[in-house]
Amino acid sequence: MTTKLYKHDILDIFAYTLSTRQLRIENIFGEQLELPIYSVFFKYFPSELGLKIVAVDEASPSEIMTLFFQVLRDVTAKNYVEIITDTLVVKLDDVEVHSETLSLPVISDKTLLIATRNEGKTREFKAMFSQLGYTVKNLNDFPELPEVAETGMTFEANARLKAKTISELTGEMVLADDSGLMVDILGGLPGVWSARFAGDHATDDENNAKLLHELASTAVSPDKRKAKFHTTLVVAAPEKEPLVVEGEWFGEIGTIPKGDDGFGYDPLFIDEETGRTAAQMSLSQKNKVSHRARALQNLLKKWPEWLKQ
Ligand SMILES: O=c1[nH]c(=O)c2ncn([C@@H]3O[C@H](COP(=O)(O)OP(=O)(O)OP(=O)(O)O)[C@@H](O)[C@H]3O)c2[nH]1
Ligand SMILES: [Mg+2]
Repeated sequence: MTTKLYKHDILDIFAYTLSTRQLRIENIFGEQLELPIYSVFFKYFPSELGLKIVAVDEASPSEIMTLFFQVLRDVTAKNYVEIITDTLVVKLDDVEVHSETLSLPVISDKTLLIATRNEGKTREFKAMFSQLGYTVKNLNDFPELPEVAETGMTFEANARLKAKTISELTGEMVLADDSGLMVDILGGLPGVWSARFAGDHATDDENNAKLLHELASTAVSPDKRKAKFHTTLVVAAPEKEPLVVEGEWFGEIGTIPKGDDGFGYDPLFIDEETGRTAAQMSLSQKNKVSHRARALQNLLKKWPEWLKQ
């Protein structure tokens, strides 16, 4: 059952927007976006779907969609709206219909399955996607789904494997993340073997201990401990070519673990900008700068186009 929206709810919100002609929204990376709103249009249909909204604006549709979901979620505490793909010119109190069509993708009911059992990653994705009105689930919510053997030699090959396999099994749109730590002096290791650096069922502590051991003899000075985190994200959906993006985060490997937040190698990974370890950052701070955040930023740029495929 969707919530019926009443015209005056939305009218008030967009009336303020139109009067200010400027709209400040914060995108999911905490960047303030000043959006010149020349015209925000919507039409109220007393239909079973509740309000249908169309945005016509100079700003990119993805930013407008982010705005709508934020505003509508605040107003309705619901995530289900349908954005129709034609353009209705709606002044605040009357309607003229114009024929131009704006290719805004239709997005509705948003649950995103992440093809991972890594709760550390999932926690970061949940924080990022909830701002876009998505509910995130992972493979731990579907124990009947199989473990996907990561036989690829690259992050992309493994991410494609995980996304495609789970999407074909569930018929859902699925996001997979294959990521890892690449240490310069180790020739990029542990790389795709980051989860298994100290052995097939290694814990984060065992992986971190092995990393410190490997660097102890060879890399004493900080400039010899340069490293980066890499993430490749792949979105797969039935009948679509997968969407592939990546992100990297540069830093160096510390000599002693610091910080209690994050997961994996975070206590040893020192961010090159702040000098703090990833584990000394809060979830929202890490979600602004990490390899995963940067990959997601690239994903959001390509997402509206890909959805229309
Ligand atoms: O300190 C870290 N902060 C991070 O932000 C991060 N991202 C990845 N990693 C490491 O790289 C492996 C990924 O391997 P991975 O992509 O195969 O994931 P995984 O096997 O843990 O889960 P799944 O997604 O495959 O189910 C993980 O286990 C971690 O050791 C990170 N470590
Ligand atoms: Mg894995």
